[in-house]
Amino acid sequence: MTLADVRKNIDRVDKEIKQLFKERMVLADNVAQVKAETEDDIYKPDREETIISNLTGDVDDNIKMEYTALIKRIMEISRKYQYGRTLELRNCLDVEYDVKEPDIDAVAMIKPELYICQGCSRDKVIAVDSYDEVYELIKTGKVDAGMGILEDISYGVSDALHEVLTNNKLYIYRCNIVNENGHNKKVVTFSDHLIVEENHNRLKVMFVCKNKSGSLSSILSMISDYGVNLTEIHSAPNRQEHWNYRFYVELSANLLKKDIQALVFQLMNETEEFTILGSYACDEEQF
Ligand SMILES: O=C(O)C(=O)C[C@]1(C(=O)O)C=C[C@@H](O)C=C1
Repeated sequence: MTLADVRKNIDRVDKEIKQLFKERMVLADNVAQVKAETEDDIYKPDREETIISNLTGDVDDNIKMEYTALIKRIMEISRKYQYGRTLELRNCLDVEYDVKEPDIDAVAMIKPELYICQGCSRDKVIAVDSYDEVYELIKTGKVDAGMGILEDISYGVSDALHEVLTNNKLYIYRCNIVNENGHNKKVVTFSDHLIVEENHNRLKVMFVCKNKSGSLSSILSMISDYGVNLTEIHSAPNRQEHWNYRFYVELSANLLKKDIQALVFQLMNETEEFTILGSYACDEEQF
């Protein structure tokens, strides 16, 4: 048998798989419609386990792992499709956002970082000792926004600022690079409202994975299935719960887009915890 012969057979089998795949997606659509009516969860891990064990029992060991991976993948794709269809049927994502930045009369920041406020006049700035105080000033309406260094190219990310944003529902709406003595720093502006504008090309989120093998990789492959590029990822321990890690991720995405809303909807439903941490525009040349 020649390679050309084998390829002919592969093409034939692929056509059959394509036909069956299309049929399965119609069924996924049917499931989505029923679940939208009954407000049932899309992700059913128990049902997936049953399908996998029913199908893999009689498969030869030399291809069992590969076949299991294929079945899992088919169900991941089925879920992705269902999240998109469900959003279309419901016509909204349960996330509130404003479409315009606030007017800034006053901004708070911590004293050691005062120098980053290059553009603002000093009488607008309130300097405090901690990010918790920055949050208090925002919450009580004494300032419109806070500013801080989220990342320093030489020293890494600021866990403290990530934590304050996550724990207090604060949202980044601007991100600039500030250069100080040759050190590039990512400086963010944040407020207590999520703001999403047409020109935003970054979405920052935090999630906690379910505690089982493969859960991080399935979230990452889910993100890539939406054609979204991951521009930054790091993890940090959750100080409120031991041995529980938060993943902070920056995506090249805009929440006004339907497929990005479907991704967020899927992440909300398939992670242990999920929070949006901001939406902003970044100058691709600078980063
Ligand atoms: O059976 C369901 O409830 C479905 O949604 C279908 C399906 C599948 O594609 O087989 C998809 C998602 C669930 O996690 C389980 C199974």
